[in-house]
Amino acid sequence: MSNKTIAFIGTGNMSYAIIGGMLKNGFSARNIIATNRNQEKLDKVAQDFTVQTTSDNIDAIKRADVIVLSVKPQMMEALCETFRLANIDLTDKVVISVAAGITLARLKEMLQSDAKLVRCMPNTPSLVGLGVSGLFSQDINEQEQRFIDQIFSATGMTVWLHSESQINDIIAVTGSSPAYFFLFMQAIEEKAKALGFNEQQARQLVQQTALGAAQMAISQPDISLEQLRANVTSKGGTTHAAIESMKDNQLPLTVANAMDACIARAEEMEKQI
Ligand SMILES: NC(=O)C1=CN([C@@H]2O[C@H](COP(=O)(O)OP(=O)(O)OC[C@H]3O[C@@H](n4cnc5c(N)ncnc54)[C@H](OP(=O)(O)O)[C@@H]3O)[C@@H](O)[C@H]2O)C=CC1
Ligand SMILES: O=C(O)[C@@H]1CCC=N1
Repeated sequence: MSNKTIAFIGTGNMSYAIIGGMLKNGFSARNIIATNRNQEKLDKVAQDFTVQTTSDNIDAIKRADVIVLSVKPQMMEALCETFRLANIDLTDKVVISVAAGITLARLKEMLQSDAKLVRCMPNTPSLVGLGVSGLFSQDINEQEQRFIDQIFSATGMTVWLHSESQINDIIAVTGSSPAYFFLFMQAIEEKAKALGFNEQQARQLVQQTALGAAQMAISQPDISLEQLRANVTSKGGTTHAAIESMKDNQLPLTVANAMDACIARAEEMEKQI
C-alpha cells in the first residue's frame, strides 16, 4: 500500500466508516489523519483507530497528499474559507468531497484553487468493508485514480461514474439507501416486539433474516430477485398474503417515489449551497 498521507477533514459518521474500512483492509493508521472541531468525537476516533488526530485542519491538510472533505454540505463553504485565509497551496493535492449536493464547479469556487477535485458518494457500510462508493473526476491522472480507487475499494465496491449528474442518482441507489433498509428492518423489529418477541430476539431475528436474504442474493447472482422472492412465496400461502398486502399498499411505488425525492433534494441542494 502507498505511503501517501490521507487527511479526513470533519471526521463524523461517514469518515469514521471510511477509516474503519481502510484500516481493516490494508491501510496503515500512520498514513491517516483525522480532524474534527468536536474534541469528544475526535477522542473517539483516536481511541477506536489509533490514527493521527488533530483539531487543526490546516496542519492536517499541509501534511496530506489526499484530502477528504467530509463536513455537512452546509458547512463546506465556511470550511473552504479557512483554507483560503490560510493561503494553503492545494495544487499538488487531490481533494475528494463526499458531500451530497455540492457540484465540483461549486467546490472549485469555494476553494478558489487549482486542486485536483474528485466527488465521491460513499455509504456507511464502508465501516464493515461492504460499502459502495460512486466516484467522479475530470482532473486526475491514471495513477491518482488507481490510488483513490484503492482507498475506497478498501471499504467495499467502487463505481467510477461517466457524468457528475450520476452522483445524484447513486445517492438514491446506494448513498442514502442503507437508511431505507434500516427503516424496513426497524418496521419488522417493531412488529416482532408487538407480537411478543423480546427486544433482543426481535433485533436478532430481523438482522439474521436481512443478512441471510442479502447473502442468498449475492451467492446466487444468476437467480433474479423476483425469482428469489417467488421461491419463498407458496401459492395461496402466507408470504403471498404478505406480499399482496405490500403491493396493495404500493410498496414498489413508495420506494421509487422516495428515490425520486432523494435525487430532487440533491439537485435542490446544488442550487442552494
Ligand atoms: N452519513 C452518511 O451516510 C453519508 C454522508 N455523506 C456526506 O458526508 C458528509 C458528512 O456527513 P456525516 O459524516 O454524516 O456528518 P457528521 O456531522 O457526522 O460529520 C461531520 C463532522 O465534521 C465536523 N465539522 C464541521 N465543521 C468542521 C470544521 N470546520 N472543522 C472540523 N470539523 C468540522 C462536525 O462537527 P460537529 O459534530 O460539531 O457538527 C461533525 O462531527 C456530508 O457532506 C454528507 O453529505 C455521504 C454519503 C453518506
Ligand atoms: O442524507 C444525506 O444527505 C447524506 C448523503 C447520503 C447519505 N447521507
